Amino acid sequence: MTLTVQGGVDKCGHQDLVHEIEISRGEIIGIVGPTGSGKSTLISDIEQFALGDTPTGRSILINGQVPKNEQRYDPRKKLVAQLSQNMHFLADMQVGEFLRMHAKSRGKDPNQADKVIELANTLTGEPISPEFQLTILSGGQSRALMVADIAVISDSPIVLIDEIENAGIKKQEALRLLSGEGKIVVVVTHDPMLALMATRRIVMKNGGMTKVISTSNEEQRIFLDIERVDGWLTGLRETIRQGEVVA
Ligand SMILES: Nc1ncnc2c1ncn2[C@@H]1O[C@H](COP(=O)(O)OP(=O)(O)OP(=O)(O)O)[C@@H](O)[C@H]1O
Repeated sequence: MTLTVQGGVDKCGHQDLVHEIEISRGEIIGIVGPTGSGKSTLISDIEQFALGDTPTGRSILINGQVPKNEQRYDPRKKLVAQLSQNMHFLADMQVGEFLRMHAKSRGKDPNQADKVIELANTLTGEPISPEFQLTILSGGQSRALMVADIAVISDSPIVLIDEIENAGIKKQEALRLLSGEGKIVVVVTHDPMLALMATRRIVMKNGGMTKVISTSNEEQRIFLDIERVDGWLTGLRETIRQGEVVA
């Protein structure tokens, strides 16, 4: 499966310098650019399967074709899952019960719920148990659960992530998990680790897609360095959080 973004216009009505970009399964694509440059707008074009009918005039194709109406509107066939900074569950149910119900509604084995919780617990430092009420989960726990749910239960082949900088989860593990499941992951980010983890990044300016940068070998090497430093910082943070002394 491929996702194609066909260019439209920037805020001044000038053509996007990137005329077209095609993204394949398992690929992580970054969207970068200063505040107000149109990153969230591009995400929203993809989320709505724009057909020249949004202010940007962009069009989104799936497998080179305009998505069918049922793909655009039927929630059960939803091609796109979205994750953002402020997400909480509203349902007053236990985690395990909710996941079993979700698996059933998607025609999956309800026992997949255990796998979701297990995976979510690899992404968050604060373990989630199936008996927890959804409403008491922290932001990090909620996001970890959503990522794992998208990976295991939801069939959505495209995942859009808008700014998960302070997500309270192991962000790169989350991206790895989702792309490893063959999903197309589109991530808006200022975080060098996530931007360099992407195979390519779209650079936004004044509402337009100005260029696509492929992550170079040197950048991939730098990513590994950043990941090591990030792991070290995460460890220090945890030590301090546990009220211990940093040796
Ligand atoms: N191509 C475009 N044509 C017209 N308006 C646009 C276009 N792109 C973005 N805008 C408008 O510009 C404003 C800023 O865009 P957007 O919120 O997408 O930027 P952003 O890069 O996500 O900013 P931030 O980093 O602050 O979240 C919005 O009001 C949006 O509607």
